[in-house]
Amino acid sequence: MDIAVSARSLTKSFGRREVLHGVDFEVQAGSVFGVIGPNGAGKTTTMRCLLDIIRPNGGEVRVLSQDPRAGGPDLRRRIGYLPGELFLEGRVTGRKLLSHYEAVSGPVPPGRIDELAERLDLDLDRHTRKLSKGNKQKLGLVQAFMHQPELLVLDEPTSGLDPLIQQEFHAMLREARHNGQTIFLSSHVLSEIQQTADTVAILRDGRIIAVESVTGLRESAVRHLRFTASHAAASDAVALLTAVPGIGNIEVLESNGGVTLSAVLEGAIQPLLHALGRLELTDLVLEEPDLEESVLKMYAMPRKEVR
Ligand SMILES: Nc1ncnc2c1ncn2[C@@H]1O[C@H](COP(=O)(O)OP(=O)(O)OP(=O)(O)O)[C@@H](O)[C@H]1O
Repeated sequence: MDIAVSARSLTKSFGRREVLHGVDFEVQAGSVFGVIGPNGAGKTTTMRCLLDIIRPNGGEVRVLSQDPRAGGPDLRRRIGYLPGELFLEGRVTGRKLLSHYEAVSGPVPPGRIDELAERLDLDLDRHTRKLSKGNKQKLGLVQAFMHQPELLVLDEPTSGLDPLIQQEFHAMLREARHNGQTIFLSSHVLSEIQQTADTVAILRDGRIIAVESVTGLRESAVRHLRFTASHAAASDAVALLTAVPGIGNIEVLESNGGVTLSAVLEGAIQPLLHALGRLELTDLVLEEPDLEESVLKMYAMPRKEVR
């Protein structure tokens, strides 16, 4: 499959302070690639390097097979960019501003702007200066999506949007992916990346510390479980469970004829099911994997422990 965006050994300093220390990643064309990381990790800086808004100090960046420094306006037209912070000054309406952007970003299919504005519940005839944070964000999204670019680069796209509009935005992402567009987005919120992305990259202190498919992350994530078995001694049930790879935090919640245990599982579920098959279960709860917990753990780990 083609690579739509890549960075190799990307470094960026502001003054004497290096904030990207050799960032590496590849984004498959037609996929949704989500970058998550704590404040100040370097997400916005990475995106700005991809768009040639700022120049890297070292490394190599490729966007739609071109060096963004050399791509110029032609490359820019193939990209839709939602910056983290939109500066909307002046006495223009949203509609007027978008027609100005259209001149820069290239042709927009007839009716497309109104359709997007309607979906996001945005009034295009208000002065941009008077728009609330969420409405400014909607205008930024219309601007990024309107010309149906090959690549969407979206910095914290749902920031300031209410839950209903977030859902509509997720639908827009799915449609874009379905149309073969590539999406590179950043978020603080894992659940959002979990819902929308194929691949997640975790950026911490100016380095990518893990790149995983969302499916892979789910498989290796922590799951909480609880079960009740009849006619079993607590010690036998605990011994069975202890032998399962990746099991921890075993707690006996009740032991009275039968036994109720809780535990966490970090790893494959098949060995667990195999062990539980030897008990007479009357209840079993295996919760959705907690990806947030796994990612927070990666943020906190010493660097060499992260895969
Ligand atoms: N123009 C600049 N001049 C100096 N330092 C900068 C500049 N832009 C970013 N930085 C610094 O670079 C580091 C990375 O910032 P960046 O905005 O890329 O992080 P981020 O991951 O997008 O954070 P957030 O989630 O808070 O938006 C931060 O320490 C920030 O202070």
